[in-house]
Amino acid sequence: MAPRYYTVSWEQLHRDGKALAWRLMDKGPDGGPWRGVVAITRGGLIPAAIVARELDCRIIESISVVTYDEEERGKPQVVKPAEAAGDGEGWLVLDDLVDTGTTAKVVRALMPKAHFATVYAKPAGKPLVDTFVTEVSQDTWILFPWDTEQQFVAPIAKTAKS
Ligand SMILES: O=P(O)(O)OC[C@H]1O[C@H](OP(=O)(O)OP(=O)(O)O)[C@H](O)[C@@H]1O
Ligand SMILES: O=c1[nH]c(=O)c2nc[nH]c2[nH]1
Ligand SMILES: [Mg+2]
Repeated sequence: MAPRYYTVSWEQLHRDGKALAWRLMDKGPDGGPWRGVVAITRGGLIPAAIVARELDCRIIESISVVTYDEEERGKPQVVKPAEAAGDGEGWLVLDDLVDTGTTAKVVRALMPKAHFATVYAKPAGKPLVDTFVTEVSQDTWILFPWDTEQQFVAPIAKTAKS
């Protein structure tokens, strides 16, 4: 289990997703619009929706790579390719985050000409990403709003005695 958590709310994800869209504004093929967006499911689906809305892009393809079972990393498996995107030329590939870069490597091998963007990045995966918004340390586990819910937390005075 990762030693620390970085909790992301829906509002923060929306804000960070829009910040990513700003960074991608002029990076389309020849400075023009993207041919389409490829969302890496499942984590990339909501960032893809936010960015596609901001960049006025209606073409959304998906690729499904299964790498983790909760916090356990396994061998990455492409269970659905992004056929419409070909080698990725002119396409924007989006994921929620890059961690070890395992998923990014698999996707880049399939779509070497695509622009690869994530909202969050950890140091080990950062070199595989063309554009991202926020970096967190390698030992941080990012907690997304779809994986969490609000619940009672005991007062500090009752939990901080050591
Ligand atoms: O850089 P890596 O070490 O490969 O980790 C990053 C990937 O791991 C998570 O996906 P996950 O495999 O948990 O699937 P999910 O998006 O369906 O939850 C995350 O959404 C990224 O796609
Ligand atoms: O929800 C997640 N948070 C993370 O930090 C992470 N790293 C790989 N896969 C991940 N999934
Ligand atoms: Mg994922």
